[in-house]
Amino acid sequence: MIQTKFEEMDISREIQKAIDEMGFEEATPIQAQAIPHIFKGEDVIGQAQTGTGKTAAFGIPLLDKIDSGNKGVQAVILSPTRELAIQVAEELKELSKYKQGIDILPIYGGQPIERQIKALKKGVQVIIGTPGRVMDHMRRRTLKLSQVKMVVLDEADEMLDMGFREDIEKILQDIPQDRQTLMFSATMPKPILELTEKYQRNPKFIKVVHKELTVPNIEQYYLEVKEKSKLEVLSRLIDFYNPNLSLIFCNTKKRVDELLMQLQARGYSAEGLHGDMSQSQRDRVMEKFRSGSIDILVATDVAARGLDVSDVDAVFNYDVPQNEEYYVHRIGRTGRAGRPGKAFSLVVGRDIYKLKDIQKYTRTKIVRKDVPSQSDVEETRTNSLLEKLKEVVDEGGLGKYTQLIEKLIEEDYTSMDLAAALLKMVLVKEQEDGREEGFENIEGAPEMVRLFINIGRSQKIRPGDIVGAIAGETGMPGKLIGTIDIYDKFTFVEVPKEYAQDVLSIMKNNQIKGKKINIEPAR
Ligand SMILES: Nc1ncnc2c1ncn2[C@@H]1O[C@H](COP(=O)(O)OP(=O)(O)OP(=O)(O)O)[C@@H](O)[C@H]1O
Ligand SMILES: [Mg+2]
Repeated sequence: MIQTKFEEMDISREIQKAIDEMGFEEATPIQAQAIPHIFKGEDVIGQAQTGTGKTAAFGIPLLDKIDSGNKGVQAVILSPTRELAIQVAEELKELSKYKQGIDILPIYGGQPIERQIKALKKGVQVIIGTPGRVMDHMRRRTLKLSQVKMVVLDEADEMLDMGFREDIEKILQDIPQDRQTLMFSATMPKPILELTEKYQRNPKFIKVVHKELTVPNIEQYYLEVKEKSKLEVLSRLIDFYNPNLSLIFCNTKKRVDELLMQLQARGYSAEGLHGDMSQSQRDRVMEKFRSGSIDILVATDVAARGLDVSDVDAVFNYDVPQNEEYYVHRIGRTGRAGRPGKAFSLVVGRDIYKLKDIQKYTRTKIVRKDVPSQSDVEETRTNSLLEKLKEVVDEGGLGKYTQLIEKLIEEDYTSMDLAAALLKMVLVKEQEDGREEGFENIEGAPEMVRLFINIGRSQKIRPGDIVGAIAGETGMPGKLIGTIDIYDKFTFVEVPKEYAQDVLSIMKNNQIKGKKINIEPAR
């Protein structure tokens, strides 16, 4: 592919300097193709894969077209979510940092409107807003659109999907006709074209053509699971692949809250993000995620579009998304700007058909994957511990500890044995801290408990085996209390709390018969 330099475009020195500082060496294909048209004043529909720099594709020429001598609003960028509005504003501020006199303001719901009104009064040329809040300012006449010469609909298709159509049309109608209208997204479904016809003039449809709609550097996998083993499978995947940052998508707010609690209970450093949270909570969570002070963000589709956090190297679809576009955008939170990434979708029963539709739509193959076994997970844990150990040695500053070791060497221990013993202590502790087995409460069934235990397939306990309580001293089978379910090396059974300890010890010792409990093999 021909690489295009930013220097070959009509970009001002000030913005070029910022581009260099941001480390953008060459323009991405969408930037190379869209920027010249935007400079010429043409309307553009830009479709390019996730994470390929669409923001700068409209941002660079937009900023260079602002008249810094005029303090009126000259450009309006509409964004489907608050987080995205903030992010785009940040990127534009970065790009314009050497250009004097350009003021950029995000305006979104959830933030005190007075603060925004004050900032608008001082004069800003570029606003990035969610449609609802922009409408609100229009109604209050705190936002004047009479000098606007550029409008950008970022994630245009999503804003229509969210039911912002009326708002968007109203905003577009209120902006002077003599303007440039730009629409960007990784997906451009049909309904967008209507909007285009109505509000754009001879738009250039720039589609960075690729065989597939998703980014090729994202490895895409699916795992067939049972609903009740999802949490376990997810934990295993996280432990095994050990991503820097992960984003986990659920289909509803309630699912986000539930999963978040379960992950936190298992010791993961996770936070949630969805539309029922207050804006300050949302801001705090995003801040923690961006800075890496939490590893996992569990979110609804509110986080699916546009968000750019560079260290996200895995995306999990805890639930398969309802539509194909969402799949594209969700997994697009990883593998950005050419980085590698992995995407995993947990598929239950008929979800597999949805997955087939997604593959057809994106023209990609999602590869089936087995759940990593417990020993795989242990191996990666051990490896990462050894890596950590080397780091600690390289960092130095061990004087205090070497003195302790020296004392022991005087007592005739070898340093090799001492190191091995320490490692054993740490590893065994890690395993004990691990999530191999235990009890879990079952929502809506307070008297029951879910037992999960790590016994291999080689064991005598098999799926469908019946767990029964033996009646009294007779040894006669009594009531049925549970059925064994096996997922990979994990065995699950839901039993009344009173029997839990006994069932656990029978299963652990691989006994088929016990005092009060028996486990009958499946026939
Ligand atoms: N020319 C470039 N060279 C290197 N990195 C770039 C370049 N342009 C943009 N980037 C970086 O690539 C990342 C993704 O850019 P951006 O968020 O604009 O993607 P996008 O195409 O809008 O994706 P999405 O569809 O998910 O919204 C950002 O971190 C951005 O700073
Ligand atoms: Mg974007």
